[in-house]
Amino acid sequence: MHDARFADAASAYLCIPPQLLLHASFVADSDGGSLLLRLLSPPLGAASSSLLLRKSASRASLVAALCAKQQAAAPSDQSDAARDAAHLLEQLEGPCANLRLITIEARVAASASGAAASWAAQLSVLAYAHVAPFRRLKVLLNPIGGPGKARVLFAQRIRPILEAAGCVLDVEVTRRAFHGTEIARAVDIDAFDGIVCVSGDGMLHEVLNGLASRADARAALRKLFVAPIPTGSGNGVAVNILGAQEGFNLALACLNVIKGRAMKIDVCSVTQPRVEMPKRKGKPAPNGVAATQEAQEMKPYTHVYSFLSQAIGLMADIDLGTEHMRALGDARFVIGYIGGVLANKECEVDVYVKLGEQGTLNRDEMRRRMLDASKEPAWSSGGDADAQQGDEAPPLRHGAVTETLRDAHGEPLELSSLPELSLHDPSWPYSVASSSSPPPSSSSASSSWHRIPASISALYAGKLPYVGRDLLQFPFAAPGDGLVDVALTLHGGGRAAKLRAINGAETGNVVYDAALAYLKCEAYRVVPRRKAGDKSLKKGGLISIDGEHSPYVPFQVEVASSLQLRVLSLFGHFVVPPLAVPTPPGSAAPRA
Ligand SMILES: Nc1ncnc2c1ncn2[C@@H]1O[C@H](COP(=O)(O)OP(=O)(O)OP(=O)(O)O)[C@@H](O)[C@H]1O
Repeated sequence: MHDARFADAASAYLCIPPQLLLHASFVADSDGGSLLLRLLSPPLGAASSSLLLRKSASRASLVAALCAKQQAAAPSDQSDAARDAAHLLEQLEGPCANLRLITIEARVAASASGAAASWAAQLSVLAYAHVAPFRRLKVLLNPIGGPGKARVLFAQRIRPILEAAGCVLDVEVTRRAFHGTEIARAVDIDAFDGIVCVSGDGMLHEVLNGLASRADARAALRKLFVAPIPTGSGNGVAVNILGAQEGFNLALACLNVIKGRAMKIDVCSVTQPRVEMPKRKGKPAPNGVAATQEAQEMKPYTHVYSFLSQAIGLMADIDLGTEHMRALGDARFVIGYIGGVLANKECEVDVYVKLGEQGTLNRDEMRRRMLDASKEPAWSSGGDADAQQGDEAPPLRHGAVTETLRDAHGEPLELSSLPELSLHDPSWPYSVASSSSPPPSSSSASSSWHRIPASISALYAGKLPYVGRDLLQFPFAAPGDGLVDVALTLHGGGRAAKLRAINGAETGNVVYDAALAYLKCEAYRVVPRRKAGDKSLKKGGLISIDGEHSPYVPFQVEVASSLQLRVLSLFGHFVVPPLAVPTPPGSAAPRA
């Protein structure tokens, strides 16, 4: 190092959070020994940080300063684990952003070798305080995801970090669409700790479907974690786990693979009538995941699992109608949105919803639940309740889309005579939908199915807050609340409202837009009024399930009971900024 401030190597030291240390060892020999440290470090010598290599201050004073900062930042009602996680996030988004792999090697004299050995051992314990080291990883690499750079990024940036931490890697480059599903369906669940996807979201969707369609689905999802390393276009999962700022950061994604703890995310079941779909260029028929899974059983419907999003109308057109722009990375979604706004088409569908006991349209209630949840990290505990429930996937609770809807007593329901769901939100009565009457006081909304009365431009539903770096569409989405968040872009808002919505896209304030209805529900069904191939539909009709093309036919979604995906997280929650409630239209001061 050439910086004069660090010329005195004997008195210099590096102060970093122990989570950034990947490996510490001391190997003794006849005249002392060798100390080896491998770690992720911010650029050495950056003046702004108290964490960096310093030679003047005492180590004790630095550590004390960090602790004081941590306590000052944390809300008082958070647990210690939540405070630690918040502090780590603060460091990773601040002084410890821009991590790179460094190795420190030192010769230690014989007289100091005992101390060096015990120091290395202590460091190892600190570095892996909450997780076991040397994870065994099945790595799936999609060579064509996003800008198509996954191979080179893996070789130059990803593999070196995972190997520096002593992870045991079994790497497989996917050779075709749905190869990820095949691999996950066949993987030996005792041979690995988790599956790492060097890809975008599409590969994660395939892996989920591979695991969930095994005979031992629950056991596979319980035993194996799944973790993204973002090399696709949208990389929505990585953005939710690492935050919008650092969501595409490969070093941080690797750290999450090495040190993250499992967090359970609800999985949605999506059923559609079985139809023949034309093969698209370079890709098997859409819904190929389900096709392979269900073919032998010859059910009249296909069944796929979704953990990210389902979309029809404007949002599906953006996602799937811009695939030819894949090389532009996530910029393609913005271009697609502008095109959709200009077209300003109604999405001609009928939507039916079952809120369920916990479902709600009240945004204040959703905010309160989020704040409550943030007090404790949502890492999954060892004694999982779903271990008691057998290994196979659970049956559908609400039946398939090809079946008749039923009420709480099992009686069949006629779609055309279902009651309308009032879209009125008492905590935010500034929506176009508020013209619908408030719900009756003794509402049966929770226990039965209802029809959405409004005409819409898009239905977008999801389990994760961010659907891309620039769009925090579901700021109230929670990993394990048993509910799926549904955003309905009301057609009555017109082009102006859709353009206005871009303003609130990154902050999540889009959910307060007057032309958006937002709800949390247990299940919903969508029935397109136009047939696939209709000339008025973009590309003959697009439905996106986790960003993958699905047939343009009805679909029904329910949050699967007791089937959850374990995704790694360093923080125990999605990294979502606190949502400030905007000033209601026509009032002077912001709401508390
Ligand atoms: N070798 C391959 N040849 C063709 N297609 C492949 C191959 N490997 C994987 N795929 C397909 O590529 C699709 C897209 O992959 P991925 O999600 O990694 O990238 P992306 O779509 O650009 O990113 P995102 O989903 O985050 O927007 C996957 O759904 C998978 O079916």
